[in-house]
Amino acid sequence: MLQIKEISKSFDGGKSYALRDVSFGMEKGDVGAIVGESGSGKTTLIRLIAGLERPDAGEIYFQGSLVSSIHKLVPPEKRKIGLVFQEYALFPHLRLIDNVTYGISRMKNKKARAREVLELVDLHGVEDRYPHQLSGGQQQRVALARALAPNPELLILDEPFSNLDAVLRAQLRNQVFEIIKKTGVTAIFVTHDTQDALTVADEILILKDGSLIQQDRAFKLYTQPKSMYVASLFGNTIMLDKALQSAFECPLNPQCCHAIRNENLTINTDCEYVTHAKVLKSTFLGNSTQLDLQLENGHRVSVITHERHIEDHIKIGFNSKDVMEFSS
Ligand SMILES: Nc1ncnc2c1ncn2[C@@H]1O[C@H](COP(=O)(O)OP(=O)(O)OP(=O)(O)O)[C@@H](O)[C@H]1O
Repeated sequence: MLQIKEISKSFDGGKSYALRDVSFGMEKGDVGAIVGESGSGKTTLIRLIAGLERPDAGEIYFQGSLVSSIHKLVPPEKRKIGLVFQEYALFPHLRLIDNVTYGISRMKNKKARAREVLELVDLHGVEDRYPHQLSGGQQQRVALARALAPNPELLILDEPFSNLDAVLRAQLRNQVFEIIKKTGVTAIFVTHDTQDALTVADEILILKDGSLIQQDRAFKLYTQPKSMYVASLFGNTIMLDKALQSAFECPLNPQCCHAIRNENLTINTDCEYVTHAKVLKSTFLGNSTQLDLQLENGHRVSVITHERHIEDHIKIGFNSKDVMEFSS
């Protein structure tokens, strides 16, 4: 339903590019996450999709029709796109019901529709309140209701949870994506938080310096990242350099780089590759313990374990299926 073809955007006449040659597609009903560090081009990409910017090169197709190119720009209000931003953007002087009906003023039964979407986001019965009478999480749900009211084909959420504390954030994230799945609307959300992306997205896109460096389903991205950069973005990794390969007696392809995730380095197990280690430090983390270890060759690594009783000298190991291989 959404096709992005070799989109580029520069803000300085081509000296540098906020986005360069980005291509991807999304199917109807998919939830996609755009992940990347600050300045990687996330906002630029969604502004291009929403029609708030014109690309310097490339094309965007929405439901089969060309909506953006260097020569054509279908305006945002004609794209059937709903937007939800980090800062809620509710009108403070309007009641919730009026905040929601604002964007559907020409719709028949707009009050009924507003009540319906407020109920969908679990805010039934508070229609007459003003935004300041709600918590941050509730305000974000109103913003979601307002974006859903006109029945958009695509919903874009830009860092929708970053104003909230960790517990509320996880709660609201799950709630919001349950609602999105229930409505079946295609959604793209921008996040710095890779956990958010892994938890709710069908498809994850990784931007780095304006380029799309990987697009995959969450599980594949986590287990088969294409680069060390992507691997470490999604969790702690241990680089299997030559010294570690020799400690574990596991020679790997010298043309490639290799790594394993911390959680796949386990203690006291019957793994394929094993070595001995001395425990230098043990840090209790609540549901687990972090062990800082020194291997026989002097190399240091950390392991997270759920074991409670740990000797001073232990065996650690991993299996070949957990080795991630990258060309660079
Ligand atoms: N209107 C603009 N004028 C000039 N440069 C811009 C403009 N918008 C974005 N840029 C530049 O384009 C690059 C990508 O910015 P963008 O805001 O898309 O990144 P981002 O990944 O969304 O970052 P953040 O997570 O910090 O919001 C940056 O170098 C930024 O400075």
